[in-house]
Amino acid sequence: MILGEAAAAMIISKDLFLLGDQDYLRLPNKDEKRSQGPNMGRTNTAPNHRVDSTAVHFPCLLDQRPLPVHLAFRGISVSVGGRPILEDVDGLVRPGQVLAVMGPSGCGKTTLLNSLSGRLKLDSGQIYFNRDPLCKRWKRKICYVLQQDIFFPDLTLRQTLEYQARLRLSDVMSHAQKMQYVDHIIDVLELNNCQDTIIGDYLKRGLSGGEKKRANIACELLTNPSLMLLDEPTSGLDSHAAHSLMMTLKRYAVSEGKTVVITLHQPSSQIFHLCDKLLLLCNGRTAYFGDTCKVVDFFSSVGLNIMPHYNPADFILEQIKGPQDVRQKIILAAEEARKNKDYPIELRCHDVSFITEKYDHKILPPSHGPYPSLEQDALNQMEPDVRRLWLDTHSHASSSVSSDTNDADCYFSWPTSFWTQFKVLAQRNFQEARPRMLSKLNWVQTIGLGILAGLLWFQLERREEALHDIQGWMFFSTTYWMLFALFGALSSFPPEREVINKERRSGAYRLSAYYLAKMVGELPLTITLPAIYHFISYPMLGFHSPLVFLTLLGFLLLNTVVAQSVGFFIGACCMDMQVSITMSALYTLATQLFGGYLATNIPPWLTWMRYTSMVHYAYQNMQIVEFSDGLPILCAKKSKFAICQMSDSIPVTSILEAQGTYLPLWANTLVLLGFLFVFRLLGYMVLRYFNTPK
Ligand SMILES: Nc1ncnc2c1ncn2[C@@H]1O[C@H](COP(=O)(O)OP(=O)(O)OP(=O)(O)O)[C@@H](O)[C@H]1O
Repeated sequence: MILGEAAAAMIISKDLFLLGDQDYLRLPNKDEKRSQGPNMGRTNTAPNHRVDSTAVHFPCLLDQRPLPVHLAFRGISVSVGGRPILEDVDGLVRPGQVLAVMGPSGCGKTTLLNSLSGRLKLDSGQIYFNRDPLCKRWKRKICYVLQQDIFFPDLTLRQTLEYQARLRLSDVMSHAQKMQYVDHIIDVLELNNCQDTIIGDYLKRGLSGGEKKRANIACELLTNPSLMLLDEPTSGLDSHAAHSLMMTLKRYAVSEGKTVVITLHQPSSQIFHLCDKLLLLCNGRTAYFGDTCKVVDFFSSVGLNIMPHYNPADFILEQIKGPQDVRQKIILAAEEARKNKDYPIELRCHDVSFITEKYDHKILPPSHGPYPSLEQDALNQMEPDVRRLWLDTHSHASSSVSSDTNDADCYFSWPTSFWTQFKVLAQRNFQEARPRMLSKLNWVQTIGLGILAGLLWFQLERREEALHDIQGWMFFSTTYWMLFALFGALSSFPPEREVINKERRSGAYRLSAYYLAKMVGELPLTITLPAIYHFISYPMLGFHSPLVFLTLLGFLLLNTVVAQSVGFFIGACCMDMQVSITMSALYTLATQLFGGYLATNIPPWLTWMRYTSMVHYAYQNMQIVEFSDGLPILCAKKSKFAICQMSDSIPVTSILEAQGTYLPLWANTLVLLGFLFVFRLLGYMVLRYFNTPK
């Protein structure tokens, strides 16, 4: 069998796999691992179970066998905003094969991958996975490697892969098995040397461009997909790196029976010949579909001859970028070729799933169908291994699938439980956010500001003359940490959203698990710096009641967490950073103005505004605690408080009434908790229902 021979010929490096038609995945046993050097075998290895020839050699993956996929798509037409992007595009690729989608920039390559992955709605056409239409069950078996490499820059490659494995591999597998699988993927993609390097970004040096591309592919391979869609994985790589990456992909496809669809821009002739099938697009229409090795003959048949020693990829791209009449000639020839008897039978039948369904279940004798002779012919003309895939009832969970099957008919479940997702995401969030939130700069800023505030308001006396200064420290502390938390949440959200959207699109976890994990994972980081500030500055003020100290700290932290919720909400709402900064600046400035310190004589028609100010509630609570539980504030000789005519000290009620409002401690706290709950809930709703990943 061709596939078997090719597989045997291309034994993957390090002899990790037993090759054969369906001998897809086998982990190295203990001895093999040990002999493979220091980077290997970080985790306990599972015994090497050999099961029957059709089973996966990875016991924990038995429930999600990587079914080989025979992908056929026919008559695909897609338009975006009323503009046709793809028109009547066909293609077909078998397990172990690589289908290259080529064409000039803007011809619709990415659009085709988006359609095949189910992210874009088709105007017309069908996509068959073996004989099933594309549905959620199959979507889980697709990996889509995007053109952009989207990662958390501060995590190392290994950490990134480990988190992905823990999130996306089934709970049936133990932690050790998941880690073992990470080792396996690192080996396959030859990433051993850089596994402990951070991913990096334009500010921090990390993985090289080629390593990042491999890392991107590795993340997707972790799900053990049947079909791999890769959007220009070689772009930005030098010719050696591009060739090496393509070789790795090709070997992997062959050895593990993966079906690969890849878009390429300007491949070298070596890369070009690694692809088994070629789909050439010209302005969204098929300019050629067939074996890669036959494309030059096809062009010769329309009078376009390649010069000797010329890269065929360059040649065909030049032709379809040529004059209008040449392009038209090529497209017409491609249309003619579809009627040819060499054209794959699966792409010629009207409804192949219907035909095979009847054939398989013998509902009707083939002669009673609408295309009786074609039904028999179709199956007879298929190559034996393709026919087996189409008729293999095991690969069709919903056995009565017809072309109008909708997603609800297909089985869908998350790879891991809510608890696993929450645990892993909280841990990842903590690890990813720590360098950002507790950066050296933030430590210096916090300690510096704590000392400065302490020195500025050093050892304040408990007298009416110092009252404004005591309130100044409280107001400054609440507003500073409000701004810090709100803008911190705001600035971190857009880059994080990219990663989350990518992972949500691939169905890695529930949004609710992510959202809750983010709240919990970042909580210790959010409260660390305000607590340090408080520990430094408050004792310097000269107040020594431990109870007051701790209660004030509690309200400062509550205020910080509330502000962070507002930041999450605005970040979730606004895709445009400029808009979100403007909105946040407006809100924070308004909340300061109506906080009760800067302006006490607010016009009556504007007083309602102070109830929208979170600083107002936090500031009030801090005053209530400080002035009722701390040492009394002694009246000045010429006091502005009427109560001083009867008393030596000023009670808290008088201080607050002078500001125009007075709510009890519990009411302020309740409102702050309300802010916290409502903004977090609104942030979730926006992500869940409005800004969903496209
Ligand atoms: N959301 C969209 N709205 C409007 N036009 C779009 C949208 N998405 C894609 N297009 C248009 O569809 C055409 C095909 O885009 P696509 O990204 O599929 O091309 P491509 O072949 O992958 O290009 P490249 O090789 O440059 O990545 C382009 O002209 C593009 O402008």
